[in-house]
Amino acid sequence: MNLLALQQLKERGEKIAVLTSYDASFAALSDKAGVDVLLVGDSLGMTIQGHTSTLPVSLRDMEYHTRCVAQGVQQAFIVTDMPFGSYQINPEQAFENAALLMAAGAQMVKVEGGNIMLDTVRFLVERGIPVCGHLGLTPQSVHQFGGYRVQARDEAAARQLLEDAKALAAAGAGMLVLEMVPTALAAAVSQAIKIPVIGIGAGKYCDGQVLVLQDMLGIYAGKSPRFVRNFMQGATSIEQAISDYVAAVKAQTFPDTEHSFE
Ligand SMILES: Nc1nc(=O)c2c([nH]1)NC[C@@H]1CN(c3ccc(C(=O)N[C@@H](CCC(=O)O)C(=O)O)cc3)CN21
Ligand SMILES: CC(C)C(=O)C(=O)O
Ligand SMILES: [Mg+2]
Repeated sequence: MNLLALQQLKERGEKIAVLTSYDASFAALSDKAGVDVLLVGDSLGMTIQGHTSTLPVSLRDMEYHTRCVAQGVQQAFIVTDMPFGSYQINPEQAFENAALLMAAGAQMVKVEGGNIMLDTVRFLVERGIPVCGHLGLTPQSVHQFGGYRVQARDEAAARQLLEDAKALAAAGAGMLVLEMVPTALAAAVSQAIKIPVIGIGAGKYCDGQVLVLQDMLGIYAGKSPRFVRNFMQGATSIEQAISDYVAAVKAQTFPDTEHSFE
């Protein structure tokens, strides 16, 4: 899998299945089950490390888990989150740290934020590092938001998010994650830009879906968000649960309205 092939999936209307991955064993299993993109998410601060936010995750942690995942993968495209504090100062800081993640095996890095990230996205992409944007509920800003809550509910915020999405795409972002936003807004964003839009709690009209692995296996120690479906229910193995997830994303039977907002 590569960036060009992912953009072609969008053009053909085939949905993109994404799962988080943090180690070689699960990466190999997800890869075998047909997951298109593996996200080494900073959610590992919650699923692996047991924190209540993603803020304590370090660049070293992300490098380590990226190296683990890269060992297990044959087909899937590997995207790694840039952790809190590793890219917000300036484009130079972001490039230096993104380069370490790419050397560890990432094929694209993800940064949270709209307007404020445009110079950084341009700087990285011009220098050969593919960048994925992330808008809506950006968990590194949880303390700014006052909790993990649905974003862009009013019209002004929705308009701003649409503008941010267009600006990120124009700045060279190759993919965009939309987290916890109303279904209609996510649909409008997916239509407005050519790059694949991957939703989580963003309704069924995105170009693809992402879930946290531990959530969809029903083994997360904390409280999983409402937009999650437990794919172990009705499955007899982890590999089957993951291939059921891929099939449900491709068939657009996941997510349905109970996993979406508005
Ligand atoms: N295990 C896990 N799953 C995730 O989806 C996830 C992470 N970790 N870590 C990084 C972010 C944080 N995310 C979260 C975390 C919690 C809620 C949550 O508790 N949502 C509640 C509503 C809370 C509220 O309204 O304030 C829900 O029931 O969906 C949502 C998204 C999504 N990401
Ligand atoms: C939930 C996804 C989009 C993420 O950013 C993560 O796993 O850290
Ligand atoms: Mg993340």
